[in-house]
Amino acid sequence: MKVFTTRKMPQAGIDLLEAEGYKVTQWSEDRELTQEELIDDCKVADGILLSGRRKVDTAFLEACSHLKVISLFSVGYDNVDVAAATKFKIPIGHTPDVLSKATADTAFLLLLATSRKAFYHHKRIAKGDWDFFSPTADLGIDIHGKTLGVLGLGNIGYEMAKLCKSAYGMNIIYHNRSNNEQAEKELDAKKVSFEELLQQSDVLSVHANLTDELKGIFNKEAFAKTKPNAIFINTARGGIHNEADLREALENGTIWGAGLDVTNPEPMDKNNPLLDMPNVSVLPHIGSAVQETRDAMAVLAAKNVIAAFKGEKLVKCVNPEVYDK
Ligand SMILES: NC(=O)c1ccc[n+]([C@@H]2O[C@H](COP(=O)([O-])OP(=O)(O)OC[C@H]3O[C@@H](n4cnc5c(N)ncnc54)[C@H](O)[C@@H]3O)[C@@H](O)[C@H]2O)c1
Ligand SMILES: O=C(O)[C@H](O)CO
Repeated sequence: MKVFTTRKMPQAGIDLLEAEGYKVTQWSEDRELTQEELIDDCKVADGILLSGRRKVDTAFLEACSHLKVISLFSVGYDNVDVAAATKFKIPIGHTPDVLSKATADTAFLLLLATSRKAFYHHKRIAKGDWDFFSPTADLGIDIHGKTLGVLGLGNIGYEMAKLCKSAYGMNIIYHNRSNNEQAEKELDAKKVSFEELLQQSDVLSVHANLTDELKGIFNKEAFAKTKPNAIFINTARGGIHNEADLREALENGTIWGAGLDVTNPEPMDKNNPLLDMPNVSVLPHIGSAVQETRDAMAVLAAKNVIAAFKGEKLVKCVNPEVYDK
């Protein structure tokens, strides 16, 4: 069996595949492959480990309908046409749970960094702009005891809420498709409408998966309803906020700050005006980027491939309906 990986993967996952006797070929260039290159390389593989934003759409599936598995090196699957993959009877694997804590840490990091303008101060020092100590200049916002509003209280949203509750005594409100009973019981989290989330949150943190329904939901209209001192954090997908509207809201003071690990498009242009705003912190989509987590993701992604090759159900499957008779 042959496995193709679309980026260089952590060795822990490769070792597992090779121990099964599979031949692994990794994309060796230090850039993301194009859609055409993806199709070419997948034509000669039996299964793939897919990392990044290349699309699994009908064109790809038609060209590579022989694949036994598409194993994503991510929990998010918004680049995949899941219904089409099911029609082609190809199971899609992904990597939930193992990255929840690391990604929530990134959201929390962005929250603290933004509330204290940490990235801005770092840049000031690098420019030689450090005038001892000012009692009034460049003050941040205290987040202790404030209200965290989570859009999408799933695995990562829960970990973020837990951090904010335990470390900062924050009140938790959330907007989700379904009730999160664990969060309600353990963190005293309260489910609210999207409107109430906007109006009541001091910190808005996005942890929902990107769907058509949520595309650009944080727009001009939404930011007009937020508290002027609110901080917006997005570690989910850049498509969930409208960047121009976010920038305008920050300039007009209808929102105070923003911390982004995801942007639209990615990568963000180096001349993007958001990068010059003191109350904005941007990271290059590094939510899960710690060695231990990336190893665990690689192992889970490899286990999904192994299960498919052995004719078993994937360990973590996006489209379990593929197994329906
Ligand atoms: N920045 C990063 O590197 C990074 C890392 C991991 C995950 N992510 C993103 O985070 C997302 C969440 O991951 P997770 O593991 O917590 O997933 P999850 O499925 O456990 O949680 C997502 C939650 O969003 C909710 N949701 C979906 N649509 C909604 C809607 N319209 N309204 C309200 N709630 C809605 C779901 O009900 C679910 O509870 C992923 O899909 C991915 O896009 C980013
Ligand atoms: O969804 C995820 O796991 C990350 O965003 C990487 O794509």
